[in-house]
Amino acid sequence: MADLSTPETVVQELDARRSFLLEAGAGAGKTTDLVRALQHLLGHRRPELEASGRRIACITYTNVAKRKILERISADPLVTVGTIHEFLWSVIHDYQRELWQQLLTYNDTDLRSPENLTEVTTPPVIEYSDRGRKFSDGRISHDDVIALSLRLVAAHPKLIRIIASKYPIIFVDEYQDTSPKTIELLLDHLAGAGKEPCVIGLFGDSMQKIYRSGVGAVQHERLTTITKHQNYRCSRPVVDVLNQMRPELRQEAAGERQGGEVHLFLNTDTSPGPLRLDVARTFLATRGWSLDNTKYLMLTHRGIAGTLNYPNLLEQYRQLGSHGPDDLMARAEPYIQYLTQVEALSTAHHARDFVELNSLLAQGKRHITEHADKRTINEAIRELNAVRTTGTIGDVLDLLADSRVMAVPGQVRERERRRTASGLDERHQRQADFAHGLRDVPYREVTAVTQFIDALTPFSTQHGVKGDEFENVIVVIDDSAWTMYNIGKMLAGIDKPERTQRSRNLFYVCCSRAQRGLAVVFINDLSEGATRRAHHWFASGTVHP
Ligand SMILES: Nc1ncnc2c1ncn2[C@@H]1O[C@H](COP(=O)(O)OP(=O)(O)OP(=O)(O)O)[C@@H](O)[C@H]1O
Repeated sequence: MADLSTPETVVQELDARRSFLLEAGAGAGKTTDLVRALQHLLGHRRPELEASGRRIACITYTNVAKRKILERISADPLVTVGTIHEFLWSVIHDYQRELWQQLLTYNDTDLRSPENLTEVTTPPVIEYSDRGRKFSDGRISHDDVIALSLRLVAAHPKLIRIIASKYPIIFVDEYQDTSPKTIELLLDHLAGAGKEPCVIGLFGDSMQKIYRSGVGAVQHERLTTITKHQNYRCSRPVVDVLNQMRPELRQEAAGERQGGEVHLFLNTDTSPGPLRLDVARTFLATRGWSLDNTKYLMLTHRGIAGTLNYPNLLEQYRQLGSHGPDDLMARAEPYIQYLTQVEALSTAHHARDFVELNSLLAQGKRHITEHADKRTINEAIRELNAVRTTGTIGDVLDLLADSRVMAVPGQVRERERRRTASGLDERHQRQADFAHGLRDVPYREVTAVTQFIDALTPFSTQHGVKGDEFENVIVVIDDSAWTMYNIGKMLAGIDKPERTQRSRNLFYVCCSRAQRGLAVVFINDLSEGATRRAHHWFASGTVHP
């Protein structure tokens, strides 16, 4: 096997109908290999799949990965690309009677606070919903889909054969974030099942597990393990840092881009806090790092937001009280909630992500159903984009109120009405003053804050950066802000094993997004032990003490 390239090995396993695990570090080209494997299957097995009405399932977790894969296979209808929940639900939802039976025992035995279902005499139609669980109405949640699927196939083995014959090949991208229950379903039940044995292909990296619920490393007798040591994404100095972090899986820089730069900013001459980031940014700007070619990954508290590009917006939210800036960052205030939706709409339109676009329009009670609709919506969004770049927040709100491309939520409509009313009580007057001030802020600050908020949460599914890559990356760390992880303690080797692993994985994922330049900025002080280790890890770069 050593003589074959990774894609050749994958093809060999596929042709032999054997399940496999492709485990390799960041930037190794796992997603690329997955796409190549799909292309191979589509090239060689299309007639057979089409004739028998079979499909290939490809499970992904982030929109970035889903888009990338769909694009590269030209959204071929023979491949179903989606989340594990979408996939499982599509195969089990036809078995309503069996599902209801399983749901009753699941409710009684697995749930900490079971629902009282004794009064439900006629089973409702079971639906998988984002609105959370309510069994008596037939609503099941994300987690329930997986648990019920597992129960269902354990109770009805023939279902396994039905799934395996519909999906003889199932790939999972970023397998490390799959729940142990799903892995059990895939490997203990589906792998090898059916007349033409079902092949499971897992692609991922156990060290990039950053969700608690993920399985992490997987070993299973049914899997052939394939690995690789190239890193096609990162420049040589960045790969050197990754190798220090992860000596057990050394990579070689194999991409075209070999030259790059790495910086570690401790900036201890400056007082702890946002100023340390300012000093780093000023330095990097002299080396050509700009907002256009740099991605910020902020593992910091929300408070330092002011250093970026939305001073007026932040100032308005300060007027709401001490919680204002936090509400802005958490999108917990009606105006910013609405405006970030508007940003999502514009981004989806720009990226031609029609699935996302339709789902956003549907939230605003709009659907693209006919060609004329499409044209009207395209025109409205183009008009919106012009005002987004040059106008104020007030201009955008007025335009949206008229164009109705996205329905204005009730809470915003109410605030807009009250803005011009008289005789308001103190609380409502403050809200009205806030709304007035907000309307004068240049709208581009909303775009800036949205990008910033997305960068704040690199570990969340929706805004995940896993699978993504950027020319330059600045990782900003403030350990005083979080309890989930602590980079300083991880470096010093003095944290609990579980948190150490979480911190190391998150740090690894963030640093490995950089194609050319990587800068890590600590805005809090590090202990002596942590400083020593950090110097060691960044020996291939410049340390700014
Ligand atoms: N064989 C190859 N030759 C040249 N470039 C490649 C090759 N494989 C992948 N790449 C490029 O390397 C980069 C990383 O690839 P990819 O995203 O597939 O890696 P990955 O292993 O899935 O990364 P990660 O786990 O870090 O998200 C991409 O820009 C991709 O186009």
